[in-house]
Order: sequence, then structure tokens, then C-alpha cells
Amino acid sequence: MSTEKSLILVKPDGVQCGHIGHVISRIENRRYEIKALKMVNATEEQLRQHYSQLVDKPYYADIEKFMTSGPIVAIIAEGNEIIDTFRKMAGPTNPSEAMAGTIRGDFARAWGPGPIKNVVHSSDSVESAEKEIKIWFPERINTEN
Ligand SMILES: Nc1ncnc2c1ncn2[C@@H]1O[C@H](COP(=O)(O)OP(=O)(O)OP(=O)(O)O)[C@@H](O)[C@H]1O
Repeated sequence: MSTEKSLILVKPDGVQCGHIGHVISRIENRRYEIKALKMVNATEEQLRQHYSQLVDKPYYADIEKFMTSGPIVAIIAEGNEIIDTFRKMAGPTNPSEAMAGTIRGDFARAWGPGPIKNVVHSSDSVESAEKEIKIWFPERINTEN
């Protein structure tokens, strides 16, 4: 048993299409605990930190444009092995590959021009979660609680 925190973002497409509640329900139905939650407008600096492995990719400008196209909801959720499990619950990065029953399979618009719009982000490791919680919740002094 390994209790972990994950940083989950409801991306601008998820907010605009009315899926905040759906994402929260998926978290709560799985009996994960929501430790913090807020709506924010992402800054370019936050995104450069969050997507530091992708800033050199040709599609980074698309990511930035998409992620600043509207508010996002940032959530810290905690639970047993939440990191791997929630990524399975979200489905693959490309929503056209995501099965029904996953968040992206159920709520993302699978095809269309422009950047991949896939409703949610969630941390991919304990280290990423710690880094991402600091980016999106800098006001939290003690991330242990
Ligand atoms: N080939 C691509 N073309 C356009 N956008 C992409 C591409 N690959 C990834 N992205 C965008 O960059 C984001 C981060 O990609 P990453 O490979 O980290 O996938 P992920 O971990 O499933 O997504 P996220 O980090 O947002 O949860 C994706 O969610 C998507 O919006």
C-alpha cells in the first residue's frame, strides 16, 4: 500500500465543455481524497516549468496556446497508488486512442485540427507530482498534508 499525491489539471477544454464535475466525480468515486482545488489561469512561466521536457518540441507553441485559452482547475488528490491508477483512468494522451470508460475516451473531442485537447493532466511519478504541486500550489508551505 502506497499513499501518494497526484497533481491533476482539468485543462481548458474540460472546463469549457463542462467536465469539471465529471473529473471530480471520477476522483471521488474511486475514494481518492481531494486535498486542494482551485481555478487558475496558467501563466507562460508555469507552463514552461510544467512541460519542461516538451519546451523544445515543435508543437510546444500549440500546447501553450491551448493551455492559456481559458481557465484550468488544479487539484491535489491523494490515495493508494493514485499516480498510475489515475493515468489509466485518464486514458492515453491521444483521445482518439482512448477507450470509452476513460476520462479522455468519454469526454475529449477525439478528432480535429490543432493541438491535442485531452481534458486532463495527471502526474506521471512521485517526483513529477512533487514538482507540479509546487508549480500550481506555490502557496502550500508543507506539501505533506
Ligand atoms: N505529438 C503531439 N502533438 C501535439 N500535442 C502533443 C503531442 N504530444 C503531446 N502533446 C500535448 O502535450 C501534452 C503533454 O504530453 P505528454 O507526452 O506529457 O502526455 P501526457 O502525459 O498524456 O499528457 P499530460 O502531461 O498533459 O497529462 C499532451 O497532453 C498534449 O496536449
